[in-house]
Amino acid sequence: MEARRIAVDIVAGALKRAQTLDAALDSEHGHPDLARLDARDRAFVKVLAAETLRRHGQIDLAIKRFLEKPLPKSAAMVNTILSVGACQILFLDVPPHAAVDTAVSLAAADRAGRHFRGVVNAVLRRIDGARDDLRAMPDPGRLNTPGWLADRWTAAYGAEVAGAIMAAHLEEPPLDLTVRSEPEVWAQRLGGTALPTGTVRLTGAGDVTRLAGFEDGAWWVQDVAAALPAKLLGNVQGLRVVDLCAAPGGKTAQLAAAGATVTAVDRSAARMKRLEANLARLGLAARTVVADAAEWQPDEPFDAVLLDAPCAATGTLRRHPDIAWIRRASEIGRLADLQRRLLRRAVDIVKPGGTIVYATCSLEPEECEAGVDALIDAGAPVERVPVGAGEIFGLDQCLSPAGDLRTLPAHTPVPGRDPSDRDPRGGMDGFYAARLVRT
Ligand SMILES: C[S@@+](CC[C@H](N)C(=O)[O-])C[C@H]1O[C@@H](n2cnc3c(N)ncnc32)[C@H](O)[C@@H]1O
Repeated sequence: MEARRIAVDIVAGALKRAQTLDAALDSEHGHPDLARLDARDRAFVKVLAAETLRRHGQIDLAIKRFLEKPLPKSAAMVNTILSVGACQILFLDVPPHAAVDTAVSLAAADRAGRHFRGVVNAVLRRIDGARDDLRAMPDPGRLNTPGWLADRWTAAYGAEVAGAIMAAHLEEPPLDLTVRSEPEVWAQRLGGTALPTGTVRLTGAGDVTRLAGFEDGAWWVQDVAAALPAKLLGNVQGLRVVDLCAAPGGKTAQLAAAGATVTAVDRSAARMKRLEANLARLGLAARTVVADAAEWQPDEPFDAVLLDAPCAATGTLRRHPDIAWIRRASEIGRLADLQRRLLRRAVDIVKPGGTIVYATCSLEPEECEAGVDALIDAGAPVERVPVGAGEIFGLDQCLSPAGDLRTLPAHTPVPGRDPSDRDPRGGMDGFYAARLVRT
């Protein structure tokens, strides 16, 4: 019951107080009771909270179908107890009696909830009775997506691709690793697959810190799509490269491992500490600077800039289903303004002839090509250098008409697949990257 109580707290934190799953599950600063659980229960909390949020729309409909009248505001926690209970019955194959009994006990332990024990029992039993029907609701991708995001993606990508994106969000993502070398060898050792891009993909891997190669710094966790933008800088051996907005350092590690002399800039001192710890585990080095990258002035310009800007992160909903319910439409414009300021700074601090790669993990055009187009239209001294399919391992489905990188959650990291051609081994974060050269 303790694991379920914590999962209820975490789901309520995301839905009512905009607290991210990452923050709640953080081993140092996350939910205070997590540390008391054993590893198996901690893993259960994580799956349960993530799946409840991934299926939030569908679960909500199921509860509403059987709740005779809405619960009073004072019993808000009962709704979350019902959601977490329904998730176990509908999507996690937990024995229904275990899900129902623990939900009733959680309601009984809540001051406002104890009057609703009977309601919790009745609603969850009826959900169990209608399980097959509820699981088979048509268009689950759309049901589990906030309307404003579905509308945005339909406007940006068309109904068919937007539908494929929303369907992809329902699949539990694999674990992707960027390896220092020998992807085939590591894939075999870890029981995974080496993707054409060199990423090693694992399913059902469990605790990453227990996998072979973690202690030795042989690899780091990085979605296959997140590994592509740094590669667009080409051969960086011996170049002075600045990674603006660098923490927790996945791309800094790529650049350092490729032989660049890297300066990593990030505004957050706490996140920079994580970057430093990650680089130390990997045996890699970078100069670190805690500063606002939009204001920071280096002593001399760089050969290349990687700007992986803060964004709405709507390309990462497979891994962060909480983000769908935490984000607000009004944030996109504010983030786009910041991204444009950061982009202008990137232009200022690169040498003539130097390359800038601008990246976000967003699906929103304002945070992607619109910002780059605006920079060019405003007469900034840059030219777009289209990405060739060969540079991204033949993944030509991941190129926009302008030659920018545009990966989608529904893409399969195998050349020649389009987003409607779903492959169960597929999926990648939605990343955008444009390459510019300073004139
Ligand atoms: C998308 S994350 C970067 C991920 C990182 N590049 C990686 O590959 O691991 C964005 C980062 O931007 C940082 N950030 C946000 N605003 C910033 C600013 N004005 N200047 C510098 N860093 C900023 C955040 O602290 C966060 O670490």
